[in-house]
Amino acid sequence: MDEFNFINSIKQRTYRQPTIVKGINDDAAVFRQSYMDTVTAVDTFVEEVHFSRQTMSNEDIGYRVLAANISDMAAMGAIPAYYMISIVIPNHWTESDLQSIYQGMNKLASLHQMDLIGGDTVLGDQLIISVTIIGFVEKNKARYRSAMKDKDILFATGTLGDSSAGLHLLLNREKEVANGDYLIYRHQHPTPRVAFARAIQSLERAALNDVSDGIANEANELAEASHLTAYIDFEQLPKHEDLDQFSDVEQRKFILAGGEDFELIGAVAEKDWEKVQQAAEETNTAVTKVGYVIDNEQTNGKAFLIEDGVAARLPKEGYTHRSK
Ligand SMILES: Nc1ncnc2c1ncn2[C@@H]1O[C@H](COP(=O)(O)OP(=O)(O)OP(=O)(O)O)[C@@H](O)[C@H]1O
Ligand SMILES: Cc1ncc(C[n+]2csc(CCOP(=O)(O)O)c2C)c(N)n1
Ligand SMILES: [Mg+2]
Ligand SMILES: [Mg+2]
Ligand SMILES: [Mg+2]
Repeated sequence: MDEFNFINSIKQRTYRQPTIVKGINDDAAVFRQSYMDTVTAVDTFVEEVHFSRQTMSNEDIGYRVLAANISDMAAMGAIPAYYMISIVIPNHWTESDLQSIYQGMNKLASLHQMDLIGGDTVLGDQLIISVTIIGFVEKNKARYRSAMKDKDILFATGTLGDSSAGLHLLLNREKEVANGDYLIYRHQHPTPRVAFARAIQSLERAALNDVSDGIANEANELAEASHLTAYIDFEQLPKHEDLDQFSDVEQRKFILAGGEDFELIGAVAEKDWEKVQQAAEETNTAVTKVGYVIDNEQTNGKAFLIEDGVAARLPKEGYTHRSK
């Protein structure tokens, strides 16, 4: 693979964002934005840890790594604008395989008018894709995890657990379920909730977090950051009907700790709940009330799960990487 030709082949011919001054082809990219706050995040994806060719086409891999990063922009209330890709490539990946990955990214990027403005290419032993994303939000309107207040309503978008149920089906192909393709599709093509997050930007205050590790984890992150107590009602957690084909134990694991749904969980004042529902309708996004926030010195910083009328500590049991 010739690095120069490869970069040339994945380079966009034209840019969608008018703020780009210099894109790919110099030592660094340049963009000019004067009236918004800049929001940036990076996430890294390793073959056989975050994706596998057994579970995903090359195009899907690209689509999904960018989706995970766009989801972080949604969780900040930001509009995603540019992305940069740092890629470590093993010898056995062909140039056309890699182009497919970039095609998958571009497919989603074009839906959000985003541009690839740079990156880095090196050879190594394992395919690793690191995505840096840059977006913008109105000054002082980024949606922090720390923004919850006493008596807030907790809500979640979409349905939870679909992605990990889909992954489970991909990894255990002998398991027969009706409509399994839907769950598999949700694993391969998550929908970052940018439209919904932007539709609630007019609210003075909202806390948001995206579901990358599972709601058990993200609810605790909100509680910790806000120094308040989050109560989640298990019965209220939005679930797709196809999940009913799995055992209760499996469902519970998918919904609470599966992760990678890239839905949003957030908190708003009770008085704003109607506006949240309106935003949901306008953007065709399902939004469900899943709990509430209270201020209790004894329990602040923690999340609790209400099940069969009993509240118990919801442990932060999302997907964590084991060290060797
Ligand atoms: N190795 C690192 N060096 C510096 N900062 C880091 C590092 N890893 C994470 N962070 C920072 O820690 C914070 C939380 O990051 P984290 O990766 O947990 O969130 P996330 O990207 O939303 O979740 P996920 O990676 O599961 O999608 C962010 O501010 C992030 O920039
Ligand atoms: C092949 C394959 N095996 C396992 C998984 C599951 N998985 C990997 S990382 C992660 C959570 C977020 O990690 P991070 O905190 O690094 O963002 C999850 C649920 C997958 N997607 N593909
Ligand atoms: Mg991260
Ligand atoms: Mg992330
Ligand atoms: Mg996140």
